Amino acid sequence: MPKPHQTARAVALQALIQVEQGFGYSNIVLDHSLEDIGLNRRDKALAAAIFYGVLEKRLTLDYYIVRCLSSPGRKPDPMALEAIRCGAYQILYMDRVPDSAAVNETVQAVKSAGRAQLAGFVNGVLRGLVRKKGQIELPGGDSLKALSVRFSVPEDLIKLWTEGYGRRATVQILDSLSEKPELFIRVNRARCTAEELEASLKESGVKMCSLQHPQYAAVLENCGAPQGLEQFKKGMFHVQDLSAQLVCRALDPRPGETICDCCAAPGGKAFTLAQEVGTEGRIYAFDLHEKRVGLIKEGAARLGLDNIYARVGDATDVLEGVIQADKVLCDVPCSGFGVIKRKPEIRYKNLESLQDLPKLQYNILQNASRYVRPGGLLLYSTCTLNPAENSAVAKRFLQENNGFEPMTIDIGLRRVIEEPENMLTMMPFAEASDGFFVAGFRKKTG
Ligand SMILES: C[S@@+](CC[C@H](N)C(=O)[O-])C[C@H]1O[C@@H](n2cnc3c(N)ncnc32)[C@H](O)[C@@H]1O
Repeated sequence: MPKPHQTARAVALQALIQVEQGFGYSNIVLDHSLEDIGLNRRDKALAAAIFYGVLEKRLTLDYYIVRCLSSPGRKPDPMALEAIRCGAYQILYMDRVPDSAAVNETVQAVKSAGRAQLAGFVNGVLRGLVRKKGQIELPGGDSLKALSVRFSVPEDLIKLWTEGYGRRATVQILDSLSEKPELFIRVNRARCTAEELEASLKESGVKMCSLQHPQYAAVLENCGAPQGLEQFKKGMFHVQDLSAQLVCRALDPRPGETICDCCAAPGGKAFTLAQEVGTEGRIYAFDLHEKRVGLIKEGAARLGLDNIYARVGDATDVLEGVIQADKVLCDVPCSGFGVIKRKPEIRYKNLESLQDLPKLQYNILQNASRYVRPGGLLLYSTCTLNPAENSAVAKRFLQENNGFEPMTIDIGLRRVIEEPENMLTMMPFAEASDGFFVAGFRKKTG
């Protein structure tokens, strides 16, 4: 059923409330909120800009907002606070939106959410911000507090990065978070050449720029949602970040190989690996959740990859059907601090809630290691920047499994932090795109 007509601000506000309430990742919540909504392209773009802007700048906005409250110690109603953040983002960061429109339209959005009783309060705070904005200065210097307010990243996370990667790299990570992420794709060479895809996309008004490295990687420009493109529907490419494509390179997939991808959904890496091993090879792609295994099957069918065997399986337990694989990939569930550019709300995760992850990650790695044939490779990867989930898990694996030796990771990237040769942290500020970590191990033959 079509949803009732709403304004861009009302859509952004409601989507933000849903993210606050834990309904799902920002990109999924926003996509869903914009479906069948009757907004034109410009209003959809405005809703997305406010939505992502507020998520990215939440702590900075709150610093301004607190200075405009008559009782700064009293936390506003959650809906009022979220609405004020939306209005404040427009007032402080969107030059093309007049302040009056930012205030009035935000107040209307609160009313259309059925919370008219909050309208006066929201109006008063935003008008106060319009008056005071030139007088409020963000804290300078590089104390934890100052960095946290300026970059809108919780102090705990900045501390974790500083202890793990040093001060310089931390500031570089913080700086990179506000960059607009590029849309990377991987050409499905089973369906077309890069030149054919480029020409076809050009006819649809989309520019494709192929990368030198890795092969078949490219960036799309002026494309909107790629899933709507005819070339996507025909399986000529899949969307995959550059760093994720480099993780696949680290596994050095060869034609005819058998690879076990034990945490595989939604399937991006399995698709790339399947294209590399070709029709003589096979990919066993497991995931814990049936619905997510469905995503792998759907993607493989669209791309015409019938060498992918997608199954439900718990990577801490028996993985049915796999005997001895040439290579095993453990792309484990993680805190996701490497993909904050794409999912800005990840930065606000409570670190305590992540404490059990290294144990799960280690269990997956340890269990999956028994599916590697002698001489075969085991690759551990995460999309996070957290030494406890990365280097600590990889070091423990080598200490406790003397049947494996370190395998050097060399995928043509400059190393930006000091680490053992079998580990590589891809930093979002260096040549890579998202922050990823990989560690390689070879099963001894003797
Ligand atoms: C980082 S994602 C994998 C991304 C995937 N490799 C790709 O490139 O598209 C981690 C996946 O692990 C799955 N997962 C979590 N616990 C698992 C377990 N015990 N066994 C297998 N899969 C698990 C999650 O459902 C999630 O889909």
